[in-house]
Amino acid sequence: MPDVQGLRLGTFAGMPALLLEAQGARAAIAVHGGHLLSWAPDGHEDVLWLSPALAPAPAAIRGGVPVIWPYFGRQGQGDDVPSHGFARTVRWQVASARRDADGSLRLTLAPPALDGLPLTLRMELHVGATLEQRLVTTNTGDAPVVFTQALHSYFRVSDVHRVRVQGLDGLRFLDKNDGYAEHPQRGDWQLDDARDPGRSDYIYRDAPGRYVLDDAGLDRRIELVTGGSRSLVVWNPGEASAERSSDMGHGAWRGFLCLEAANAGPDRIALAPGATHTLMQQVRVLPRD
Ligand SMILES: O=P(O)(O)OC[C@H]1O[C@H](O)[C@H](O)[C@@H](O)[C@@H]1O
Repeated sequence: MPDVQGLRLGTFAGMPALLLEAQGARAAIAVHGGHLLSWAPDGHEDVLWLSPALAPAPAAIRGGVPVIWPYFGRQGQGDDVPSHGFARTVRWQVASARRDADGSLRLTLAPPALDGLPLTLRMELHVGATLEQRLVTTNTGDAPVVFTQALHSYFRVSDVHRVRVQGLDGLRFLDKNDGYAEHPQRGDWQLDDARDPGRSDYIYRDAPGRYVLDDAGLDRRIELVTGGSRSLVVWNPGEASAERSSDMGHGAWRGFLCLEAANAGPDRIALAPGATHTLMQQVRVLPRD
């Protein structure tokens, strides 16, 4: 563990974690899954939601920012592989850490290599009043490799029925609950879509890379800016599915909305030998006007 001011090992929600105290924000990262558990800019409640009913390791952590890699769901895989890839259920290592002159913290973490997979991954995190997270994938083999991925952020909201997502109007989305049929988005995203009330599992195509989650109940807006991604997944399971889940907690599904910076569905990355791809997200809390 590098000796850096504002960085120490401890526990968060009962899990071994790196605890960060940067200028402008506090954060926690689980070594299990390289999983950002918490990011709370000064003056704000945690921006991320973490389940009150977490399943014990080595299960994937429900909440925070799961790293979905090297495939989204089981895209392009057989039925016998873990959903969303292996990165979120293995122990990661800290490769480097430093404190910038402005007091923000920069960390690089990586999962172990997987036998037979000619891809490597590292995650770069920059923690301060703005959060920046990058997934950097390199093809170490001698043939092109196709992969999919996501930063599967669970944003904490006052009540998922009362928030809106701006930046999607006019886009087209693939609806997983409708056999991936394509539909147009009209206006802001809201949970109570007349066609599919009370749940959302949409892959927005050709997404522009800037979205605002407007939450009157918490009196804040969360701005998400993405790069290296042409898809945004907007997911909330809705009541029926959430209440069947063993790791969400009764009623807790109302307290989050996932906005996932992704390469998924038709947006696959074909990486040439030796080439590198970076998926990036930046998150800021904005006041409401
Ligand atoms: O339960 P998990 O494996 O963590 O997946 C949680 C969710 O991830 C994404 O949002 C997918 O689009 C959903 O279909 C899936 O249910």
